[in-house]
Amino acid sequence: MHEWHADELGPAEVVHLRPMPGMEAVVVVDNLALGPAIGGVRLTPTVSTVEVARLARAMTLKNAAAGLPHGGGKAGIRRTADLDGISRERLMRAFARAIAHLTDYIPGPDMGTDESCMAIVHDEIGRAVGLPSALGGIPLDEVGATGYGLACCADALALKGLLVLEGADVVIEGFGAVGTHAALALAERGARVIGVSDSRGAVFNEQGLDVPKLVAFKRQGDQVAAFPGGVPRTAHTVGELDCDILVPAAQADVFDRRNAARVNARVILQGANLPATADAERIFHGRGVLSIPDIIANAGGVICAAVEHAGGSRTQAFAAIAEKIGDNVAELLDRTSRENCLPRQAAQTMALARIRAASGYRRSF
Ligand SMILES: NC(=O)c1ccc[n+]([C@@H]2O[C@H](COP(=O)([O-])OP(=O)(O)OC[C@H]3O[C@@H](n4cnc5c(N)ncnc54)[C@H](O)[C@@H]3O)[C@@H](O)[C@H]2O)c1
Repeated sequence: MHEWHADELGPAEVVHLRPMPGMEAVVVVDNLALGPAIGGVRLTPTVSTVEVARLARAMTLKNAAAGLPHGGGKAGIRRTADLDGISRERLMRAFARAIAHLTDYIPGPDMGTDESCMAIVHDEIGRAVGLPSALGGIPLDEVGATGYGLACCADALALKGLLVLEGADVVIEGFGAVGTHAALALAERGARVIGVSDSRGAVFNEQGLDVPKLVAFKRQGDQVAAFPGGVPRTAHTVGELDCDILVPAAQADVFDRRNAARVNARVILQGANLPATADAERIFHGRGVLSIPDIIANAGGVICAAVEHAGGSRTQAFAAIAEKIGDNVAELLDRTSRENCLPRQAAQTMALARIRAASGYRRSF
């Protein structure tokens, strides 16, 4: 059970809404020093205010670290009654109307919502990112913005001599939008993806899996463990495979003080949000495992969203992802060695410096 306390950064606003009978929503606008808040809309049966507030703070730090002109926010939608007869379109229209007055919050897709949901929100209130391309948007999961950003992290580490991507062994935990695109982008760089898991199992091949075939297999609705090009194994052990790069791209808190010492990766690129607890990150650091924190590593999606919001193209979005993530990883490495601190501390210092600099230009009373 996580706790949440307000602090000097935020939240600026916590709004509880009842958009229609049987449906509750919460919007947390965390910090607006850098501009209007961008953050996803999570639609799950269990989403809580604390979860949304923690995610909104992560967006504040991620957006600042990426040098975007945006603060952080997040929304959660929960059904409180059986709404089976009610379409997702009706839910999203009700949600959109309920948040119309929160003009400092720009919604995007997150767990349980996608580009078609954002199209509906945009239709109602003229405000949303991660829109379908038919509306001039850049559908960030379809184009693989976050997975591409993770590969850009690997590029930056290779530039610093910390990795050789040709022939590097990669393990991907979670094979959804982020995991599939990270696997494709790393395989394009010559890496060997030796292990992949999803919620139902895992597949392993020490010679390297055929990633495009595995992605096509998964997209047909099959589980990765049934892929004929490797041997099946249980999902929870993939994080322990000996590899150069481990990409957790599933859920939060997968690594904690009980299992962090069993991770056998040289580098972890955090695709998921908060995949490791603070204890786990300390253990990684102590064992010389370099773990690039989520707020730097998985910023590709929100960088893409910010470029879309500013009217930019997909090509511009990918160029911005490569530049911002490349620069940030280089700065993170410098700070980590100069200040002898954990990568997460370095990343937070980078983000906070940008928020404080922007705060100096905001009106104060
Ligand atoms: N989509 C983005 O652009 C983006 C951006 C930043 C952060 N994230 C974070 O990355 C993570 C993945 O997001 P996504 O969009 O790829 O989601 P997704 O739903 O498309 O994919 C999640 C994948 O994880 C798998 N999974 C679930 N539980 C698992 C388990 N216990 N072991 C192994 N695999 C498991 C699922 O089967 C699925 O393949 C989430 O934490 C999300 O918040 C996503």
